[in-house]
Amino acid sequence: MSKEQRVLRYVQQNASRGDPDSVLAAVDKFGWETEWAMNVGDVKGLILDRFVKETAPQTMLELGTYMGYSAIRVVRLLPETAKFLTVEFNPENAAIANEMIAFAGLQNRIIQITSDSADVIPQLKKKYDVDTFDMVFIDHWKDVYVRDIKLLETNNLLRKGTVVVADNIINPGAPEYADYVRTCGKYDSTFHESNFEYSDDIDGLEKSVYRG
Ligand SMILES: Cn1cnc(CNC(=O)c2cc(-c3ccc(F)cc3)cc(O)c2O)c1
Ligand SMILES: [Mg+2]
Repeated sequence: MSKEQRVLRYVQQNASRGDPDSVLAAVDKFGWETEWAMNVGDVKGLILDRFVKETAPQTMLELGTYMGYSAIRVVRLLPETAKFLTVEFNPENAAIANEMIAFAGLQNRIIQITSDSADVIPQLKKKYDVDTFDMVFIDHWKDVYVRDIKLLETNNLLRKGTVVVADNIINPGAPEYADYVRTCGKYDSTFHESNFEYSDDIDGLEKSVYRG
């Protein structure tokens, strides 16, 4: 059984079906007490919550579903009318996420796409009926953060004020991305220091507002 399957089993045996907060609490408890996993987690998650509440996005994209933790974390704060798309490259992770999201009762609120983000981003307007995103959360492979934010720009998926949040700026690090958003002149970017998931190590989120 994979680690991700062990996390899903723990959630199914310890959380309440249809209760997103109990699902998040179970994943976090498992992450702290049993097995570390690369969810954004409860400490950085509180900062993400604040950004989501401040932005109140109607249309949002996540790159890097993993087990669905951050999708559940975000969508639990959005109105039923909001549109949330999440992209995961790894089909095993996507399958776990699908069950985790269903257990949380949010399967009708989240559109899961299992594909390489580089292939999906150019299709979002036509195939997924997207105009522009109000918010984006980037948490997939660190070495493609820059490729993908540039793809979002060139596919006209960002608008003046779009809030782009990126995980793991310190650990494992996304230095090329941090440098890009801070110096390219297209974003007002701020770093929010925090802790690495289920650890006392340092990490942080970058919040970059597109100038349009
Ligand atoms: C397979 N896969 C599905 N999603 C992804 C993209 N996410 C990451 O790679 C990722 C990695 C780490 C991390 C791992 C080992 C380590 F020693 C230090 C940091 C932390 C994170 O928060 C991440 O988001 C990969
Ligand atoms: Mg991460």
